[in-house]
Amino acid sequence: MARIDLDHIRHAYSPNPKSDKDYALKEVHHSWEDGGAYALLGPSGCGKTTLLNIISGLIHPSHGQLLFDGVDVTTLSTQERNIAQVFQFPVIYDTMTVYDNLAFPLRNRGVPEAEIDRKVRETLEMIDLASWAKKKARGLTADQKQKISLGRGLVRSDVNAILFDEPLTVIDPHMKWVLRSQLKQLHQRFGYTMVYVTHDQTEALTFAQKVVVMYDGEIVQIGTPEELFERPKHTFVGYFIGSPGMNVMPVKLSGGMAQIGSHQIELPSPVMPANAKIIELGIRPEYVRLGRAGMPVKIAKVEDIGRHKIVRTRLENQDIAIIVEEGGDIPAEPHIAFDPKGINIYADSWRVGGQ
Ligand SMILES: Nc1ncnc2c1ncn2[C@@H]1O[C@H](COP(=O)(O)OP(=O)(O)OP(=O)(O)O)[C@@H](O)[C@H]1O
Repeated sequence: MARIDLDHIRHAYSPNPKSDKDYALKEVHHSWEDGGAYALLGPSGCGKTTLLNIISGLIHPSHGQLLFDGVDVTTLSTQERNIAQVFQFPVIYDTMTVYDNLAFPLRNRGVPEAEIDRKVRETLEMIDLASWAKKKARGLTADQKQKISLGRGLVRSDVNAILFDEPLTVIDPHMKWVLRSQLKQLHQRFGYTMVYVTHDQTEALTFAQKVVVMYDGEIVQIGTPEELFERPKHTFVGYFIGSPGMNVMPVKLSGGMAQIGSHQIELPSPVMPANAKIIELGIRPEYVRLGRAGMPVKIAKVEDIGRHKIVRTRLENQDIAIIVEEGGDIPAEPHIAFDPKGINIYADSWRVGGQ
């Protein structure tokens, strides 16, 4: 497996890009660790597939270099890069048996039959298709076929990386959960370098050690699930991760205080961003306390979703969502207070100050 360096990579699909908006992928400059499990997460059209295809060699970037373990592979073909790929829809040979589908990539590389047999059986167990080994792939259901595709990605241990492009789209919800957990276990056991594209935050947060959040052709944050939750670097990360997402509201700052409408809130550490057009305060619904002291709010809606409630409130002109744990009280004259450890300040959408 390999470390992946993305060295000042940019990509435009049009031949003569002039400004930033002509680039599907704005500048990406990062190192991804050997043996890391990365999820590329973001909304449709943000550039996830473009970035994955640059890593796999299906696209050659307009600018920059791609290195595997320090070796420049930017102009190499997909085959020369020695990677395994699993796509959204099954890529298998219908006329071959399940066993032969998995053995195929190994036979192609001249792996000895005894080794092939060991790897194929191990992979069949992993994807829970051992009893189907001798069946032709043609007769299988869509999710069994996709499991074979996953198996073909996992059967080779000599690859530089395994790339997954929304591989669980056709899998039924329960099996999705099972396969995701299995992929995670496999990663822990064998230390594959994995890059996994998804627009589903649950999928990204349960699979990856590091989640790469993309927005409008840019990587806005790379972090552990905890970092993305606690310290979103960009307001988009705040909105996109979490359910509901972070509350973001315009504020005025002065002398260590933030003013929201007619209310003053003390900041945990004073910040004073220079030259920002828009200053905002972000706080997750989990860090807003509902009680009898603090800023008075009106309750717009209460959504009971089992273990907790989402209480939608209005603070003057501002919508604020709050998570109230099971058994939590909703007072007749509700007030809110912000837990200082959940307060983040943003200047033109980027987080400023603090740890
Ligand atoms: N072959 C292409 N030619 C021109 N523009 C393209 C091409 N492929 C993608 N794009 C554009 O590049 C941008 C990024 O697309 P990309 O497919 O990488 O996003 P994505 O995050 O993977 O989206 P999705 O989740 O919908 O697959 C989009 O604006 C898209 O319209």
